[in-house]
This record gives sequence, structure tokens and C-alpha cells, in this order.
Amino acid sequence: MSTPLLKASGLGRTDQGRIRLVDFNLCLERGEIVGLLGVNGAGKSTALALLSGSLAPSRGEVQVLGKNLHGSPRARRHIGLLPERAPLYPQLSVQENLDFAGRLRGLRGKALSQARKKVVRQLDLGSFQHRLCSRLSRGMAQRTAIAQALIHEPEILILDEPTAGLDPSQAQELRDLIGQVAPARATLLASHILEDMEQLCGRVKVLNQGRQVARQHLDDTHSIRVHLSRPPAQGTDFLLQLPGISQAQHQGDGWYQLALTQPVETLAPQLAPWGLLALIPARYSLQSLLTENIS
Ligand SMILES: Nc1ncnc2c1ncn2[C@@H]1O[C@H](COP(=O)(O)OP(=O)(O)OP(=O)(O)O)[C@@H](O)[C@H]1O
Repeated sequence: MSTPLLKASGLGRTDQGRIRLVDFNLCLERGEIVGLLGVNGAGKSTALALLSGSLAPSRGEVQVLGKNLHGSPRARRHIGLLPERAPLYPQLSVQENLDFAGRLRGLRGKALSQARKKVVRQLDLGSFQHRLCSRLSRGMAQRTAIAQALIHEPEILILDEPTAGLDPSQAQELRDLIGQVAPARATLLASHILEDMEQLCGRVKVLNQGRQVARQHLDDTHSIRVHLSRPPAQGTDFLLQLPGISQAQHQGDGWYQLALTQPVETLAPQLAPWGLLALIPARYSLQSLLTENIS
């Protein structure tokens, strides 16, 4: 198996006896977008600060491309961070802010102008690049801040609440742009906005009071709905006894929603004797995951 781009093991942070995060584990591969979901104070920002190297852990370790993040300053070069508050200088233009971020990352001269042009194109900032940041809408400011995080072409992109405070159309535009830059790298996204998770993330981890309380694959290959004409029993135990089904929910009239841990092809023959009428991909409901795990 290849080395994950980002790996956290047993990560924790305690301040003045107060737990901010405990025993957090994560493995992030290229092309993946993983979501951290939780209410205010759940520990999302603490997790991102530890994973980006801006906060030292009290326990555990973060590895970036196999190197310990906190023991190797070079490992931080592989990370691009959008913090909760966009780090823009209001009296500088978009272009000047991008150049400043690029210089901090060691870019100079032609390499810097090429890198800036690339992120301006990627984040669709062309018509705004000479505008002062104090005059940007919140959506444009967030785009500029993501461009700053990407200017050195990091392998890992970490985004803290990227769509918070945006109106619905600005939030959608930003999600579309994040979706376009994500395939080349590994992305970690913290948010309490379910649409961010549902549209962008392949899987999510739910945090509550500093602990991971649930995790869930969201992509279609891991969640399906099946329609059975002859279920052998009431309830869902008969389904949970099959290998490869981790969760089952009866939705009425012979319809069941299933969470899978192995490919669907192996499941269909096992359901056939119970009168399998339909088997369709389904997005997992995050709302029910939250309701079940956060009181
Ligand atoms: N600098 C700090 N020192 C001590 N405790 C802190 C500090 N920052 C946050 N905390 C506490 O750590 C816990 C987790 O906070 P964190 O900001 O990581 O949560 P969050 O999920 O990002 O919430 P929000 O969405 O409100 O930012 C909370 O109880 C918070 O009060």
C-alpha cells in the first residue's frame, strides 16, 4: 500500500486540564476529500491546527508523506491551510496578498508570477486581482484566501469552515471551485454545514466534545437502497448478519437503506432469494448521523 499523504495517530491536545481533542486518527490519500463535522466547540479547529502544524500536540503524531510534521519543518511545505479567519491584508490588493503568501512560501521572480497566475485562474479571480481586499465580498475574500493556501501547490489542503457566512450562491460557487482543485491533492474540510459535506466529501468524521463519535462513507458505492418483496423477517437483523453490511434501516414497504463495507457486486446474489426488486445508490443522510451521535 502507498504511504498516505497525511496520517494522524492518537492525536490529542489538552490545555490547562481541558481536553480540546483526544485520540484522533486519520489517513488521507490523494484525491480524497474528508470532512470533519461537529457543532461549535467540537474540536474541529483544534484538529486542523494540529494537522497543519500550527499547534503542537500534547499526545500522538502527525505524518506528512511519511515524515513527522512536528519534527521536520520541511514537512509543512506540503500543507496549504485556510484558517477560520482569512489571513488577508485589507490594504493590499488580491494580487499583492497572493504575492505575499507566495514569498512566505519561498517563491520569487518568475516562479512566483507563474504560481500566482495559476491560482488566479483556478479560483477564477482574474477580474478582481487589482481590487483591494478591504473591498472584496466575503465570497471573493474566501476565494483569495484559498488561492493563498494553494500558491505553493501543496499536496494537502486543509480548509476550516470555507463557506461560513457566505450567501447560498457564493457558497455553491466556492464548493464548485474546491471540487475542481481537490483531485490533485488530499483535502481535509471542517464545517458544520451539511451541504459542504454532502457535496464534497467522500467520507466524514463526526466530532463531539473533542472525540470522534462517528464516521461514515458518503459516496454512492458505500450506501445503497434495496427493495425486497420477500424479506424473511421483521427488523433488519437478517441483513446485518450478511458480511459487508455495517448498517441497515427499514424505510417501509420492503425498502431498506444499507451502509456497505465491501463492493455491492458481492451483495446482490445474497439478497436475490428474498425477492430483490431494486438496488440503487443512495447518499447517506448526514442529518440522521448527527442526530444519532450528538445529543
Ligand atoms: N486556545 C485555547 N485554549 C484552551 N481551550 C481552547 C482554545 N481554543 C479552543 N479551546 C477549547 O477547545 C474546544 C474545541 O474548540 P475548537 O475551536 O477546536 O472547536 P470547533 O469545533 O472548531 O468550534 P468552532 O466551530 O466554534 O470553531 C472547545 O471547548 C474550546 O473552548
